[in-house]
Amino acid sequence: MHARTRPARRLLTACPSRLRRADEAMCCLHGDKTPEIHRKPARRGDFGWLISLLHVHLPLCLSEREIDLFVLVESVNMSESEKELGEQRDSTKKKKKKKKKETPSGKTKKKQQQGERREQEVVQREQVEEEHSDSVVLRGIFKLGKKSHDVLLTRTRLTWTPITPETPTTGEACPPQPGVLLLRDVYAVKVKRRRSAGQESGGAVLGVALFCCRRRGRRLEQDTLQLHNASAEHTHTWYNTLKELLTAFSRPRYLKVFINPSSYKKESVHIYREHVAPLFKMADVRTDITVTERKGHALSVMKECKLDEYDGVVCVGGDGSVAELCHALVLRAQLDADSPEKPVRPVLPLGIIPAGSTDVVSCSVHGVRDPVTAALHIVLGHKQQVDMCSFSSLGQLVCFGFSAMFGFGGQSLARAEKKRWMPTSRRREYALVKTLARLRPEDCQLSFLPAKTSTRNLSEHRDNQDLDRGPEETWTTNQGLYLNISIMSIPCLSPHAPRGLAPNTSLANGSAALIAVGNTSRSEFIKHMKRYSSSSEPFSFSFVDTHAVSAVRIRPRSLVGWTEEEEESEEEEGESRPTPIIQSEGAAFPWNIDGELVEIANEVLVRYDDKKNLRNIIIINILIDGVLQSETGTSLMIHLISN
Ligand SMILES: Nc1ncnc2c1ncn2[C@@H]1O[C@H](COP(=O)(O)OP(=O)(O)OP(=O)(O)O)[C@@H](O)[C@H]1O
Repeated sequence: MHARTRPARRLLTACPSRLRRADEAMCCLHGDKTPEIHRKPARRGDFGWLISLLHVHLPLCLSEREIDLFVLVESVNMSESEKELGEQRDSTKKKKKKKKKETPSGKTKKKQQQGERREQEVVQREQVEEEHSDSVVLRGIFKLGKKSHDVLLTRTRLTWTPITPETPTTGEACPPQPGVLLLRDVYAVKVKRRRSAGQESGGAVLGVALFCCRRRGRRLEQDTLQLHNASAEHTHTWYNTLKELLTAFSRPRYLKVFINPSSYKKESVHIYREHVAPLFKMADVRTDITVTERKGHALSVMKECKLDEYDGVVCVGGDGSVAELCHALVLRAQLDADSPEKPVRPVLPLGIIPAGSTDVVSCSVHGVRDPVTAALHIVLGHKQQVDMCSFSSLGQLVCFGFSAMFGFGGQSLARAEKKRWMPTSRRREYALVKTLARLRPEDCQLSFLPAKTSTRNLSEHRDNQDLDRGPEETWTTNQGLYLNISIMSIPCLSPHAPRGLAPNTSLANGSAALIAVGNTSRSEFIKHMKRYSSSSEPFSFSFVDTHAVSAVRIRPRSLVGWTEEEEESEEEEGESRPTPIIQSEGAAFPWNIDGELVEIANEVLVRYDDKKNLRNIIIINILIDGVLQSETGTSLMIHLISN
């Protein structure tokens, strides 16, 4: 294979029919009049079709924009907020009971309302007292802003109420609402001192500062609560107690950090220095930093380093770097456990600081693409289980990852990778348009094991369908033409696909989403893809099947893999070229695995009339055993096999 150097436009103009198709694809993308072009059905022996089929590709913009880790966020927060909700519900029930008992009957409505309000206030105060009286660790007076407050500290929260002088009217007025800060949101506590410019130590004590996170939707922001009290003794008592209480939370103290300086706009180092390092310093988290020098550097460091020294690993980069580190963590766990085949749960969690172009994993896990949110999740010790896949070929492990695309997804990425010299956005647009212009379905056998849990839209696929009933597992097999096949163990959210590329799967549900896009017209395919970025349902097309799966096997029926030489010869000779018999030694099918191009080589000498000798198979297995930081988590394996 070799990269062509001709400019994209020249390539497209090389053949008028190709230019027409590119323009049609562009029209569809930009919402202009959509030309209807239907593909001819696959014919055996039509090698020209086969060649162009291999040039089909997937929306790079989608595949690349798609996305544990020290993460999550969602389940941690959800379970906690559910608890809080439960508590609120209980207290509301209590309130209602008390109200029923205490409200006197036969009074006027106004008096009743006043009485009820007072009772509510009493209940609220009692509730706050109740919640904290048992476990009050400290109580004191601090100034918050300019007002003095009565501050209560329990093992889980800090509560402050303004101290207001009693007046005859205060009974009628609404009492001040207490402020609350949960200690689980506090990542650092410091003594505040008055220092003159240039003074580095000492200084008069002013009080205690608590550094915490504030939630704004899915985003976490830094916040500070200042408790002012000039008494050094009082302040130190509070400081020491707060420090001790914070040690009860399981948080990292020493992290191995990998920074990929070449990610996207080469801003990773800057992002780390500006947004992450200060937070780590504030939270007293020590770091051991490696700035990667090449692809595979992080993996080789991870294979050698002493993991028991660290509390976690942090990746500053894009999806490719995340995938490399996830792969390294799972591989290392397997090596350490001397378990070459069965995935073993890694000892360390992985923190992801997004610095790539799409950051699908970070978006899926954090809900937003924000380095500060990610860093706060790390220092606060939030953890999330995430399903992972293993991809293997010929029974050999290729890599571990979160998502894989075959067909349009793999081909578009392969096409874009060959134009690395182009700026990122131009390269993507070029690959997308060119692949759409050559949209061809892949003829393959798709087998999958439905997940034991719920499946969605298990519509019958056209063509042949048969069931291989093994002793324990029931494989569903479809033979047909597919424009794209995606397998995703996470929802793959990104700014370009806000609901995700696989909205029906979650981070750790023990299954993967299989999205099989059958053969259709270009305009329908583009319509389907465009729905990922809108609020419309992208799967409500007859040619799209979605399944919750635990294993997938894909066998392309093509004789040859996708090679640059073949593409070039297609360009030169046009599509009407007669089908040659090709020996495809070294040819490979491009797969898009977590935004990285993985080409699976065919090791068999192939002849056109000996189709059965060449097969590529992908199997995804889900092991209900947990891969990342979880007692009950799940892991997902994909084996990519060719024979
Ligand atoms: N110093 C380096 N030079 C070149 N490549 C590197 C270097 N360090 C790491 N890599 C590799 O670069 C690949 C891409 O990195 P990454 O995904 O972080 O960036 P990106 O492709 O710009 O981001 P995204 O995947 O979000 O588009 C990874 O496979 C990683 O192993």
